[in-house]
Amino acid sequence: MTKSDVGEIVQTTLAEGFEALVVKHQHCNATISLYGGQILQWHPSEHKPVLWLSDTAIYQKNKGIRGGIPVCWPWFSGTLPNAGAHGFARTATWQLKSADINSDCVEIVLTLAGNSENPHWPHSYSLTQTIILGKELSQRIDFTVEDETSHAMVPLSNAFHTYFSVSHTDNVTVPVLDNQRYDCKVTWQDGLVNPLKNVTGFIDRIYYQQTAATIVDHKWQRKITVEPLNTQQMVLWNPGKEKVGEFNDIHPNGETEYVCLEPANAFLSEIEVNKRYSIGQTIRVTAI
Ligand SMILES: O=P(O)(O)OC[C@H]1O[C@@H](O)[C@H](O)[C@@H](O)[C@@H]1O
Repeated sequence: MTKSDVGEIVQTTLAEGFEALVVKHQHCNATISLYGGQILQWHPSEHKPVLWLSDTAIYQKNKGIRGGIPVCWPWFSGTLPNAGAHGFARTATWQLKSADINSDCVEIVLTLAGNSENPHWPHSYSLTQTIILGKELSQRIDFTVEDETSHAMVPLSNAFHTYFSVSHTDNVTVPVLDNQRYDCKVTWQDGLVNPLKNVTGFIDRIYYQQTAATIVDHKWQRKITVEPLNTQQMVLWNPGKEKVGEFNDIHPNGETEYVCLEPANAFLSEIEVNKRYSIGQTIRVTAI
């Protein structure tokens, strides 16, 4: 599809005919699914793969792909009553607008637009997702919404539901979240403050973290830093062995191999129609 001295981008087909882009570049390899507009893998040359993708992920319409970076938009979790989890962007097919290579990175632009087709969120929308993959991963979604019923404000929540690959959840800390305030979706208690010794077990927490957070993997001797753009919280999620049985698309022991650290606007807020908003994240890996 696109080829140069430093790499190539090839179009491929995943199960169920989902189209994807396979990136081979001097600084990284990566896979991006157009279904969900979802980065499935990013593997910078000097490190192990950064994203976790389930071996038993289900590639099926109306089902989110378990792993990589699902885009939760225009709502996150169950914030929109009766609408199901995490919005429709992760189960919609995005359009490829452009794919370019230079010596530093590849830049892929995807778009998603629609017109009030979802009864739970009956608004028009236009999203442009810019994905830059090189030594770093940077992802930004610029979007606008419109409303045919002439409302000036529209409800929205969102998240980048990133699955980070780790040696084992026992070996992982996220120091900036240690003893920080969070709302717990396991016990449904708000405003808790607790140590975070590792990320093993059933964890579902909304931290009020608006700036960068670093995952430290003490066995793989690496740090993964997530720098958010325009998000108010970071969600930390893992089903643990307590809950993993509820998921038919996580391979055996898979829950010990990842942690989800998700820059999010986790609560519905009203956004203005016809105004451009941007959300995003940059991910960097360093050896320790
Ligand atoms: O199974 P899904 O829809 O991908 O959601 C997985 C998890 O996603 C997390 O972000 C939520 O906080 C959890 O409550 C949820 O279980």
